[in-house]
Amino acid sequence: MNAAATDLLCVDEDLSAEELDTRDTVREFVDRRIRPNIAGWFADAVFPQEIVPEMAQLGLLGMHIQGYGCAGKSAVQYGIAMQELEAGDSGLRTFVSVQGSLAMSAIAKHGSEEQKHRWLPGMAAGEIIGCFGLTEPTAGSDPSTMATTAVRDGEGWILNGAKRWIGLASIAHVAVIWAKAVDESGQERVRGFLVPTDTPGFTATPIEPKLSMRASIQCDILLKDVRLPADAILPNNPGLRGPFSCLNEARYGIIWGALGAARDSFDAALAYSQQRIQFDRPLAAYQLSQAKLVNMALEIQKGQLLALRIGRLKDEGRLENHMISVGKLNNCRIAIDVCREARTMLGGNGITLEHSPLRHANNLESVRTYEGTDEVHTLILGQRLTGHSAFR
Ligand SMILES: Cc1cc2nc3c(=O)[nH]c(=O)nc-3n(C[C@H](O)[C@H](O)[C@H](O)COP(=O)(O)OP(=O)(O)OC[C@H]3O[C@@H](n4cnc5c(N)ncnc54)[C@H](O)[C@@H]3O)c2cc1C
Repeated sequence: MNAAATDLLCVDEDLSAEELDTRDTVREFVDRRIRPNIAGWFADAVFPQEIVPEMAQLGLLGMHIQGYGCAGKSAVQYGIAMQELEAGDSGLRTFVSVQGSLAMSAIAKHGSEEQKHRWLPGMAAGEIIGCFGLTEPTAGSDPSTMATTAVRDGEGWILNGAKRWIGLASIAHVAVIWAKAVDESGQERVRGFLVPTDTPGFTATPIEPKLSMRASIQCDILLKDVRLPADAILPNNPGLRGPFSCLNEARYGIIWGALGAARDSFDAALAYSQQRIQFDRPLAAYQLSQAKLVNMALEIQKGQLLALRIGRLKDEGRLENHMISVGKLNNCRIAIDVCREARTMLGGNGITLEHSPLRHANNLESVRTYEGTDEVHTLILGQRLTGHSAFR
């Protein structure tokens, strides 16, 4: 398979044969199953659930979780797969993130052995869909203000509250719900609960209409006296660090994924500018067009170097939290700029669904917002650099 036009420094040569194989396999899947259909799915606001089994066969669900039916691939392989998937559409990469990096990783990191055996193999096979409920109508960037409660009910628990923007919730079989619970010592802590979505009192309603992420589902969840058995609680999550450790997994995937959307937009602009004739010459022959293409390619390539560095550090166990903020902030920021710039090169045709850049740019409005907004990651890095927290 040809190297991407944006790979000016031949970064792909630093990838192993296995990593290149992951790239080519997912790229082929995207070309065959996503590209021919995505404009229709996006226009009709449809999440194509029928492609989930093939995604599972490719090992994309819980891809770098070890054991329990998961593929157990490296962080770099997972990142490469997310880049290829998001070149198709951010909504479909978001599905894999919610299922694998959020719901499955919550169980893998914080669940009991029994919970892992009960849920993870079915989730890796795509037979069980999961979701991850942290955000609430009044608690977004600051989840410590969440209002959802878990109160003791004999040996079990009763959950009450509301969640907002929860990916996949209306089609999920199990929801990981984060709630404030009072433990045996009388201390209030954020704890995770595994809630089968057919439990009485659980309802999920898709948020519609959306101008972004139209090929994916996000919902409002209502929890009204949801009764759970004692073994529904994730035994190993230490307060808010529990959900944050899962968010870091999803943020890592975004560092790579956003570049896929940017690369696909660049490719669209390059191809269009070579065949579109204005003032008797192809657009690609004009200096202003070339400057746009060069600036886009440089940003994508720098973003890829950053992603690969972060991926290698993750595989070596040397990744620190602030490094994830470097990648998430930079790569979302440059990706959305690249998509918008690519759209300008397509002129009026660029605002139709026949071309990908504006669809990608609209999706990236969500990507730069979830898993920590630009501002939140700026504050994390500001604190790292200055030693002062400017969050409140
Ligand atoms: C498509 C999509 C999918 C999502 N999926 C999920 C999911 O599966 N599960 C889940 O739990 N959540 C999910 N979310 C929620 C997402 O994580 C939140 O939207 C995000 O954390 C921001 O919260 P908010 O929307 O409430 O915005 P707010 O926190 O209200 O922020 C609004 C604005 O204020 C800024 N701001 C906030 N605090 C500060 C500050 N201290 N200083 C300066 N500026 C500040 C923010 O950066 C932002 O620009 C999803 C969201 C979207 C859009």
